[in-house]
Amino acid sequence: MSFLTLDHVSHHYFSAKNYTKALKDVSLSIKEGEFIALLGPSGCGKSTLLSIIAGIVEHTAGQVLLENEPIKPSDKAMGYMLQQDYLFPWKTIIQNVMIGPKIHGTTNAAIRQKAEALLEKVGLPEISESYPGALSGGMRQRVALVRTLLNDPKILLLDEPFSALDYQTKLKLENLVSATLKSYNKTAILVTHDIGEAIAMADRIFVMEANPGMISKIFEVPIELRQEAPFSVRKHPKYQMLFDKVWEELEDKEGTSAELKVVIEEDGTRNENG
Ligand SMILES: Nc1ncnc2c1ncn2[C@@H]1O[C@H](COP(=O)(O)OP(=O)(O)OP(=O)(O)O)[C@@H](O)[C@H]1O
Repeated sequence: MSFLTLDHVSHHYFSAKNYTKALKDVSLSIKEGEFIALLGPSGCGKSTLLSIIAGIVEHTAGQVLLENEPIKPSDKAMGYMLQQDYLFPWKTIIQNVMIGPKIHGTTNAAIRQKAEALLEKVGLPEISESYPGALSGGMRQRVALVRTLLNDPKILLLDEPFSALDYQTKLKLENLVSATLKSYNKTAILVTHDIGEAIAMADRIFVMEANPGMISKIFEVPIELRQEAPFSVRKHPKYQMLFDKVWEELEDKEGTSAELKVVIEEDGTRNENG
């Protein structure tokens, strides 16, 4: 059964004199607990798609359904993990991770206990009273993961969360995030430019093309790879085969990344580039 459904979703950005066709006719269906990776050339609409799913950008056509209901930002069903952790430097780690419950007025001893348990689960016991400035980049991203999970989102939207980290830390975090999300059967959508990361973490990979943004191909990651931790996936013989296929598809779509803008001339006529 589909958990998240996008049905012919399109999106145009409008400004005074032009509009950009960011997404055209995107249809997809994601099951609960699935991990999806979005890959594609710059400007193909990956972030726009994520923002539409989050309900913070309203699509211009089509339908977005979560458990068969139209998605609303007020559902608070989505959790974000971004390239930057956005921890408040003047707040302690526990204050940072409990920011969501605090805003919603639901802080209590049980939530605090859950926060402490989550910090321990991601390998950060006994740092509750530290400040973000004392933590490494990888530790800060683990705190950001705990802050997101504490709100118990239905879907995690991961927008290049490892791209600012050094390579070794990134590999370790991929393992940790993958194991943590699997243990809670969380549905996740990862935007990345890294084919290896997409194969190592995802169940399915959606490759997008630009101009306008569409899904060009869906790759299913073989079950043998999905059973492994991301670090081990990279050593599997089937990894390289899939890497080559995804690479070929991306190479094929690379030329689509120029922006497609429609300019409205003063006399009202439309001019399309691309
Ligand atoms: N707020 C906006 N106003 C106008 N155009 C926008 C806006 N945000 C994005 N766009 C345009 O929409 C298209 C899709 O952008 P988007 O950021 O979603 O792509 P992306 O695949 O996430 O790119 P990247 O990989 O470079 O982050 C691009 O042509 C971009 O210039």
